[in-house]
Amino acid sequence: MLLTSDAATACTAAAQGPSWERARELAHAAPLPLGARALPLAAAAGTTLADALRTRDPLPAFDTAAMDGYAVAGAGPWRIRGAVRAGAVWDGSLAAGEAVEISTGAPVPADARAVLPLERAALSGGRVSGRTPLPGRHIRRAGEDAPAGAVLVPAGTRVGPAQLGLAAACGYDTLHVRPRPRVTVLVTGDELERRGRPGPGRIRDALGPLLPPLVAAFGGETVAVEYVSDRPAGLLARTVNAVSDCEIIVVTGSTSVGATDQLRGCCATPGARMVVDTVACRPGHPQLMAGLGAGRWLVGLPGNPYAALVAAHTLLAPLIAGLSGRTLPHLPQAPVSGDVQPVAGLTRLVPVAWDGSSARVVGGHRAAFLHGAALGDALAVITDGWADGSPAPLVPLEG
Ligand SMILES: Nc1nc2c(c(=O)[nH]1)N[C@H]1C(S)=C(S)[C@@H](COP(=O)(O)OP(=O)(O)OC[C@H]3O[C@@H](n4cnc5c(N)ncnc54)[C@H](O)[C@@H]3O)O[C@H]1N2
Ligand code: MOO
Repeated sequence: MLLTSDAATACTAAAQGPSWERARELAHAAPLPLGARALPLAAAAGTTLADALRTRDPLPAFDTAAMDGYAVAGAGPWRIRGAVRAGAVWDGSLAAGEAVEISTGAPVPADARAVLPLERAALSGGRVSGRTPLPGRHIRRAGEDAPAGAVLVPAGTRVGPAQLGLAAACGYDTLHVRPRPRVTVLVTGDELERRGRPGPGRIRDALGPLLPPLVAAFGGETVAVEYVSDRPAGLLARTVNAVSDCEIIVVTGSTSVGATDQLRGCCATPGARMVVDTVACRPGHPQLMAGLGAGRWLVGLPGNPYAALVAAHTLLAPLIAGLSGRTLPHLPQAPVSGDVQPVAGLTRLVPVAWDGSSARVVGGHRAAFLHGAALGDALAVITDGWADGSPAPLVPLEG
C-alpha cells in the first residue's frame, strides 16, 4: 500500500478518536429510531417492539383445569354429571357431591371447588371417589398470570420466539414494531478471493461470510453483499451513492490511508456528517461512522478481519440498536485473567472464554486473525487500570 507523507501525518493525527465507550454511545445516539409499523406475527421475528405488549384480557381468561381429572363440588364421593374437554364450555351447574370429568385446559365450572387428578380418583358405577382436594387445587384462576391491560413486555424489546408466543397468547395477530434496519455490505480489496485456496499474493475474503450473520445477531438484515474494486478512484463513492433501499451501508477495508483506501472520500459529499472518525481502541482504530443524509448511514470497518469484528461490535451494533429503538446494550462484567498489556489511553478488545462468572483470555487475536474470536464467548474490554484477574466489561460475541 503506497503512502504519501501527508497521508501518514494525517493518519497519526486521526489515530486517536473518541474512547471506545464514547464511540458506542455516539453511534447509538446518532440515528432516530425507524418508523413503527404493524406486522403480522409471522413477519415480526427479529424486529423491536414500538409499543409495550399489554394483555387484552386477563390471563388465563377463565378458570382453567391444570390437570386431567374431575372438577368436583363439595366433599366426595361425587356423582359424575358429564365431561368437559379443552375448547368447550360445560354450561351446567354442579351441586355438592357432583363432578364433571375435565381435561387439562378446559374451563372449570363455576361451582367446582377443585380438580381431583385422574391418578388420585377411583371410579365405580358413575361415581368417583378420592381424598377431597383443597379448595382451588389444580385450578389456574382467571387473571392469576396477569390482569387485563397489564404491561407484559416494554417497548424497545427485541421480538423473539417468547415474545411472539406471548403476543399470540394475548390475542394479537399483528405487532406494532420497528423493522430490522437493512444493511448493504460492500467488500473492498482487489486481493480477495471468494472461493477456494488463494494463490500467491491473494487471500480469502473473510468478511463476506462473517458479516450477514453478525448483522442478524445485532438485529439487522443484510440485503446484499457486493464486491467493489479498489480502482478506479471514486468507484467506492459512486457505489455507496447508488445503494438504495437500506439504512446502513457497511464498507469493509479502505479505512486506512493508502493509495487505494477511498472510504473517507465517501464522507466528504454534501449532506454527509462524520459521527465517529477513528476510535481509541486496538484493534480496529481506523473504523468510522457517518450520516450520509436521507436516513442512510455509513459504517467503515477495517479490512483486517478481527479488527473488523471488533469495529462491528463498536459502531454497527449500537447503530442498529439506535435505529431499532433499543437501548445501548448493557455490558456485563466479570473478572478477566490472562496475559494482556493494557495500553494507556486506549481500549484493548481481546477474546475471552467466559463461563458466566469469570473470563479467561484466549490467544490468537492479532488484527488479521479470527482464531481467538472463533474460540471465545465474549470480547473483554481492557482499559488502563486493568490488571490480571480484575473485572472488565464483556461484549458477548453472539451479538
Ligand atoms: N500507514 C498506515 N497504514 C495502516 C494503518 C495506519 O494507521 N497507518 N493502520 C493499519 C490498521 S490498524 C489497519 S486495521 C488497516 C486497515 O486497513 P484498511 O481498512 O484500509 O483495509 P485494507 O488495507 O484493504 O486491508 C487491511 C488488511 O486486511 C486484509 N483484508 C481486507 N479485506 C479483507 C477481507 N474481506 N477478508 C480478509 N482480509 C481482508 C487485507 O488483505 C490487508 O491485509 O490498515 C493498516 N495500515
Ligand atoms: O487497529 Mo487495526 O484495526 O490493528 O487492525
